[in-house]
Amino acid sequence: MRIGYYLYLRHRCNYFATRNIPQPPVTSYFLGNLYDLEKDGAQMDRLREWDTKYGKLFGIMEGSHRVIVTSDVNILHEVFVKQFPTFQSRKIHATFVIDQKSDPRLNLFLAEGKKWKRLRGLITSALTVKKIKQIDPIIKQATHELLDYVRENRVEHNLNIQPTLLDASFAVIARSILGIHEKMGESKYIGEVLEALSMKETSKSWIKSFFAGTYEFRIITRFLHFLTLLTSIGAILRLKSKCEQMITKREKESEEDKENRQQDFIDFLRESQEEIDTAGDSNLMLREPKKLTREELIGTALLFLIAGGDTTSNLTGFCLYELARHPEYQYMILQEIKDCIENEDDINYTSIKELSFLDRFMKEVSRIHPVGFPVLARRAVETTTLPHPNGGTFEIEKGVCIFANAPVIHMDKEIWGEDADKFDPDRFLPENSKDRHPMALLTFGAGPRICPGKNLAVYEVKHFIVYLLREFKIEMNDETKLNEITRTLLCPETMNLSFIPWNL
Ligand code: HEM
Repeated sequence: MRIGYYLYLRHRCNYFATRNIPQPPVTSYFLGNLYDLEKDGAQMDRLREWDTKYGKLFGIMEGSHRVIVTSDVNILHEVFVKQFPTFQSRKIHATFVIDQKSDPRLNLFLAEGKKWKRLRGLITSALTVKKIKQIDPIIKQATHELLDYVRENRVEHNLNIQPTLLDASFAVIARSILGIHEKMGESKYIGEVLEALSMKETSKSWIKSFFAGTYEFRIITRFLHFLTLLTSIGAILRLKSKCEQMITKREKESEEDKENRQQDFIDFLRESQEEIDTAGDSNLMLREPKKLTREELIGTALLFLIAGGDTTSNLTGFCLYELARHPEYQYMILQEIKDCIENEDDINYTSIKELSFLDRFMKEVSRIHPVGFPVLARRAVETTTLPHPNGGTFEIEKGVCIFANAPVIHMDKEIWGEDADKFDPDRFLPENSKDRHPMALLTFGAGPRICPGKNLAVYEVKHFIVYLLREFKIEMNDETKLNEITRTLLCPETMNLSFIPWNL
């Protein structure tokens, strides 16, 4: 039996070879290429290395998941946009044993099909610009707390700002989704979120390795899923229970209490149910519950906590790093702020949107540091064909995933020109971007599953930067080092910078 299983695993790892798709050598028949991919948090380097060696399209085995990695933007346009119904499903992390069609734990990020469509409609209407403007006081308060922290703690002109950025962005999301008003920096829940997101290398945990290597046997292994409680999933469940308590509290709240407090995303998510109710969409009424069920509301609150915290703080950290590297851009952004914003009361969603250089600067930062690249993938829900980079077409079998090699695409000279390595926000001037491929910049993904929190995230990051820049000049110092590492996302492990008050 052992020999039979060994032969099966060897055959599994041969999948791409039998289809003439190049593949890096596998280091373990059980985990495939996963160990090499995740090693030392250097996924970006590994993906670039493999693209140089094997070309724009190659296959890897992530445990038992068959994944085609590609930096070909035409293939990706086909997958993310044109053939969306066939590629509507996400590639889930090798460790998750979940049925993306029917598992009761599904949230917007994990769901597919009708369930995804319904959740997407309801959740998107809670994240509109109008709703973001309503939570502006929460963003302002967190930004002020961030500034107070920097004022008090910029010891000898050096501060590792990254943990504080995380505190600030977590404060925004926790206060606007759970109504929690913990003092910034003293959050009881942030540790849980970090643990939930830690996703250390799969090979470092036998439980994760076990599930990653046996995904195709999930009919059996899902009964052992309680074992994942011993991994970061335990933290997710603790957070979920907090979300549940919060929602119970809201259900019992009187109208008067509701009117006397700040409106937040839980209110908006519940309202969006009512909006759909009154919209009277007959199709929706016949087929599905018209509103988020209680379980879905809890799942969405949890998802926002996980998706909306360190995504934003990581991008802000990279922005501050690039500002310190390019002091000339600090002056340009400051000038723009002076031109558009007279005093603090003028800082709001509309005025920040007018800061066009800041917008170009942020896009360029996200090109060089693609925070969300690890989640840019889709799974085929049926067999189909795709255009091959060398001409002709090739078959993608049901269940195979396509992963967008954003670290390569974002630096591709064919897309960005010979100076692709240079940091230059002006490549995003309208006249320089008009003929650019729609899949060239994948910061927030693409197609119908693009990040629904994009507007909130962009506003928050710009808000933090505007406030910090109005008060401090940001400089590099002896401790400054770019420690880019990929965990669940690309993050700066530390961000040591000097914050010098302008009036010193
Ligand atoms: C700088 C901050 C952020 C970045 C870089 C980012 C990036 C991404 C990316 C790359 C995806 C995958 C898109 C795709 O597959 O095409 C995604 C999905 C998602 N993001 Fe964000 N995100 C950020 C902030 C947020 C925030 C603040 C929220 C919510 C409050 C959020 C909620 C979500 C959700 C719910 C999805 C899943 C959407 C679906 O599957 O339909 N994100 N994000």
